[in-house]
Amino acid sequence: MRSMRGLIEVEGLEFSHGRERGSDARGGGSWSLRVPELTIEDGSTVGIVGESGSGKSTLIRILCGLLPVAAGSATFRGKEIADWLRIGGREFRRQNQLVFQNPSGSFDPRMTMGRSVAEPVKAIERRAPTGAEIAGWLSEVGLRGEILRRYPHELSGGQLQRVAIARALSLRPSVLYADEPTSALDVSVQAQVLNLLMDLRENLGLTLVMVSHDIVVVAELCEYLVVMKDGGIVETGRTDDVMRRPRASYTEELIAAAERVSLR
Ligand SMILES: Nc1ncnc2c1ncn2[C@@H]1O[C@H](COP(=O)(O)OP(=O)(O)OP(=O)(O)O)[C@@H](O)[C@H]1O
Repeated sequence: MRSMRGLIEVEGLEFSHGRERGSDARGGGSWSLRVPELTIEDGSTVGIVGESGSGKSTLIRILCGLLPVAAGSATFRGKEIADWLRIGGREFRRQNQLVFQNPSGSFDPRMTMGRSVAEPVKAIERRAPTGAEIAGWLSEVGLRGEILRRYPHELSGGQLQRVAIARALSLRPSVLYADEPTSALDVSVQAQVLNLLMDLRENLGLTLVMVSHDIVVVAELCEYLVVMKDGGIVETGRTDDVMRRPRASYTEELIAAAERVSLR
């Protein structure tokens, strides 16, 4: 995954979830992430996999600028993310968009879908998008314009996740981070949403970074894999190499566990 022109480059990155949340539901005590080196190339598809609590979400939140870099370096287009956020924060946010696991939590229940979809362009580009623009974004994700007048509770989980994707892509980002984008959806619509993401990625030339606990799913979709455990990276590489010749025994365990589930 090394190249001379990584879109995103991480070196000696450290971050801790401190004790600020005390004895909360996530277990209190401190937890740290350490990433000695990681490069994500422009236009690539990268799957970040590992068991629950391995640090996948924490890593992508740092790369999106939602959590600070405590030590080391994390750059986007050659510039430290912290510097982007100081000067050029809006442009950084435009270029780096995130879709979350649970689509129903991503929308204000009192806002129509039309208002929700218009929000990022209003906030980042400081203009109101036209109705035709909004309808165009929805049609990219396979939804009809009539959905604009509806409220979140009137849509299915799959439809809501499509709207969340349309909203993220309305800013024409360079990178789309998808954090377990289908795990809250019915099995019947999971494949549709994953296929949609891959089609959009190809059509729009996006860099797609997808987090999942299921190595087999991301291996099917992504060219590169990053395997995480206990706040560290145990293995990275081209998907074919990692799946055929895993170097870490933990990766072998993840593959075996995912295969067991898919055989059921
Ligand atoms: N805001 C927080 N405050 C304190 N600890 C946190 C916070 N967010 C996450 N953690 C802890 O950090 C560790 C890594 O969590 P993270 O969500 O990054 O893992 P993950 O691999 O994405 O897991 P999951 O698949 O369950 O989301 C876990 O031990 C978690 O409990």
